Amino acid sequence: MTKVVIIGGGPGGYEAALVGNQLGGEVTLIERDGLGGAAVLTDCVPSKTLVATAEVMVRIENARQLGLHIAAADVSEVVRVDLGEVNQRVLNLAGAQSSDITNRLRQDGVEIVSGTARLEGPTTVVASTPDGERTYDADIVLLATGTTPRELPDAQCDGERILNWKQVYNLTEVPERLIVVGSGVTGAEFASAYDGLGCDVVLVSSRTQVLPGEDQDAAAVLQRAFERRGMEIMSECRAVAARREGDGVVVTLEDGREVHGSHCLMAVGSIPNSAGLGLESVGVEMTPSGHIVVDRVSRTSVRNIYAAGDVTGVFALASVAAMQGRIAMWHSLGDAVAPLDLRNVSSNVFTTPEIATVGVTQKEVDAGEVRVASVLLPLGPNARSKMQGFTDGFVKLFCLPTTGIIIGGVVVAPRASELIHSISLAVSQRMTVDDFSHAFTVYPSMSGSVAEAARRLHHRGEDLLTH
Ligand SMILES: Cc1cc2nc3c(=O)[nH]c(=O)nc-3n(C[C@H](O)[C@H](O)[C@H](O)COP(=O)(O)OP(=O)(O)OC[C@H]3O[C@@H](n4cnc5c(N)ncnc54)[C@H](O)[C@@H]3O)c2cc1C
Ligand SMILES: NC(=O)c1ccc[n+]([C@@H]2O[C@H](COP(=O)([O-])OP(=O)(O)OC[C@H]3O[C@@H](n4cnc5c(N)ncnc54)[C@H](O)[C@@H]3O)[C@@H](O)[C@H]2O)c1
Repeated sequence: MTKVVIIGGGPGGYEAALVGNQLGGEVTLIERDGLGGAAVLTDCVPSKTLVATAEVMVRIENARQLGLHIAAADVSEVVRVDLGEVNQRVLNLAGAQSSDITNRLRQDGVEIVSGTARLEGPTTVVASTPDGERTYDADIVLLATGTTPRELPDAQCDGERILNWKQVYNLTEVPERLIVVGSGVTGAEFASAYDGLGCDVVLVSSRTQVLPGEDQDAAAVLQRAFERRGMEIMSECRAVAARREGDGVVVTLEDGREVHGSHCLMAVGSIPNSAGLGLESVGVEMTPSGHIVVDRVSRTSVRNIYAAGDVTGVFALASVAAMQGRIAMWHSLGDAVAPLDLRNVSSNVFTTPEIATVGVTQKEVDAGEVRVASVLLPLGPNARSKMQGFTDGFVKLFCLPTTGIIIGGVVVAPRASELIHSISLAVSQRMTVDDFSHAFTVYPSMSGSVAEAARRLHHRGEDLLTH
């Protein structure tokens, strides 16, 4: 039997364990914190559970436009957010999800080891466990150790008022004034969620616009929505320090200004968990940032060692981590395998409104990397949008100018995460705009606008962008 040792039990590790076991490998998974990894215990699952509560608050607030009267000037006077209870629910849900994954792996016969692992050679893994050190021989090793929040040297998180995104679930009361440092996906999602929960939010953004890595038309819509809701966005500002002062925090900006708040959330990116794994000693190549270099079938520079997930720096998404992990097993255990194809990846920013994307990006188009015809269709005129009192948002589609094959799209809308699926399917199946727009959509529905966007590309001209 092929012995497979997996280090890290997040989506990269546990999905690989399932496939490794299915293909007849003898799989051992070593995890230090809990199955599901950071994705389930501290990052993806908890943040989306918090967002679910915040969304309800925003809907209640917006109910006035629909003719529902709330007998108070401010929603917080009639709906009290018990953040302690909200966070307990978040943690319970994460814990339950982790248990489900643990049970599933155990049922499948995967050996689960609680401990911190390192390589002592290309085929030797040592785990420090509560019962001492244990050594495992491995024919195949998969490294799926994820990342850790980056900290600024002068803004050390204390878990009480200066927090990283893993520590916010200790809060029992909604912060009075939360300073969110960093307007990437993590910063934007938490800023949106806490704003929804009735917190006064200041967003310190190092760029001119929030979400610098996302579609800029979408980011502009979100920035306007944030500002309309009263969020203070400090653009082109970098934080250099954060300190406790009395019952609050003070964040110092690069230009010397100080921002005062009750709490501060640092969302300034992550660093890979590659130190202390013994990678240098076995010759696993890393980038200067410490990410493990892999090819499209998850191979590292050492023949029997594979890597998956955020530690590779390929695309920090749970879905990509899981796919890289599965690919590693398919490849190493001799099953049919297609290399990782990032063109088909769909992702979503869970803000209000949501921003979902798939395939080719506006950045690639603007850089001249791909020639497209495209359309941007605002959702304001959509009948369902009007009924729901939703005014922001759009559907953007990219297709090849000659064939009309759909190669990407962006949706900014409530539940964009669900609406993007039809575009995702079109991209993966290389569907044309005509094929796509000939399918029925429900009336009235937001998906009607997705089909309409495709219809508008029937007479496409290259680089046509209709606003
Ligand atoms: C706030 C936030 C929200 C996110 N939301 C989403 C989302 O909505 N959708 C989405 O697709 N992605 C989301 N992501 C990204 C997603 O969480 C990551 O892409 C995903 O966690 C990567 O999985 P992984 O398996 O690489 O690593 P992880 O989930 O980080 O798991 C790695 C595990 O390895 C363990 N480990 C590390 N070193 C060792 C060692 N030496 N020995 C034993 N164990 C070790 C760690 O303890 C950890 O449990 C979010 C990220 C953040 C920060
Ligand atoms: N919904 C999701 O799928 C989801 C949610 C969260 C994160 N993620 C994944 O995690 C990845 C990382 O996202 P992230 O937002 O954690 O990190 P990031 O590195 O993308 O963003 C961090 C931001 O902080 C800014 N920054 C850094 N130092 C700063 C300073 N001193 N002052 C002010 N701003 C500063 C950076 O310019 C950057 O815009 C994303 O690319 C995404 O793939 C996904």
